[in-house]
Amino acid sequence: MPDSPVIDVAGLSVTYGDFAAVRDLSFTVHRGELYALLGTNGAGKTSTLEVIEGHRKATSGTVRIFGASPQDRQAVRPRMGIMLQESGFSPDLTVEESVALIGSLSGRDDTVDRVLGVVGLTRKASTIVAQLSGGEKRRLDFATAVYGGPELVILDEPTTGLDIQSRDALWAAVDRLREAGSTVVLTTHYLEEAQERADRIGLMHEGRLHREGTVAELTRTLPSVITFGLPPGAPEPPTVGALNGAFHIETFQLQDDLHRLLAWAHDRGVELEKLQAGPTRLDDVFRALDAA
Ligand SMILES: Nc1ncnc2c1ncn2[C@@H]1O[C@H](COP(=O)(O)OP(=O)(O)OP(=O)(O)O)[C@@H](O)[C@H]1O
Repeated sequence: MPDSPVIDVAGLSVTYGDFAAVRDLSFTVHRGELYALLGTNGAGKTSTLEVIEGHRKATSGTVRIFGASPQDRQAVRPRMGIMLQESGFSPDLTVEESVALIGSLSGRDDTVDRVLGVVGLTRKASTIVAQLSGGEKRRLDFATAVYGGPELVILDEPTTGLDIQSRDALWAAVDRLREAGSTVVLTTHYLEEAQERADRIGLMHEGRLHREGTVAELTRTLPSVITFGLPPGAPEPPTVGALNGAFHIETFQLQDDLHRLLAWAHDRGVELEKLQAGPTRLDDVFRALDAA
């Protein structure tokens, strides 16, 4: 049997009144992939996820999850775990009651103890939701998404408000889900998280899928940058452009140009100051969006 996409979005538009928040959006997510849907504020990511989650109807276009309509709860819900940006837990339920409730609604098999262990909330099992810290609430949101190890996990800004230990724990849990074969869709404003983990990235801007590809594909079109300063009286460096008092080289051959610069400095006994060299980052691709 051919491996059909887990998520298939085709020509999706979402409008609010006469404002088009999502415009003719198409992308697919394949089994086992971690797909990061990134974008500027208001780009339409949450609106898109809401359609995928079955919480909002498309204005036009189609969305299929495991080949079914997102509105087909019976077909989709047991296979999809969702971590929303804001949860709707009842404040007077305890942590374990909340997980048990969402777990039973999911239709997946699991135990509350296991899930609380995964998200590090075991010691808070009897605490009511109203008394959780912001980060603990986020972990509770995550618990409901990973209950029963769903085949598809949607994570909408999962690490916002989490300390570094909680972030590491969350990504370790995501890694375990992926090892078990789960597909993950992620939105985040922490670009380094997407840069490190995403198999592919869809970059949304003003309702459209502006760019799509692996991190390498997205960054390849922008040059890498080398910056450095020179001590007073140093000779003229090899062909570079000067910027803000420091020297600034934009290059598509980072290794070659860096080698040439270092050899030049070494031959003349020049100590380069504040030398920095790095590949193009996703941040740069984002900054270039404004110029698009
Ligand atoms: N219920 C609504 N009614 C009217 N406009 C809305 C509604 N929900 C979202 N919008 C608008 O649609 C656009 C897309 O919003 P959406 O929340 O999908 O973007 P986003 O990419 O998730 O943004 P962010 O990164 O800021 O969370 C925004 O301009 C927003 O103001």
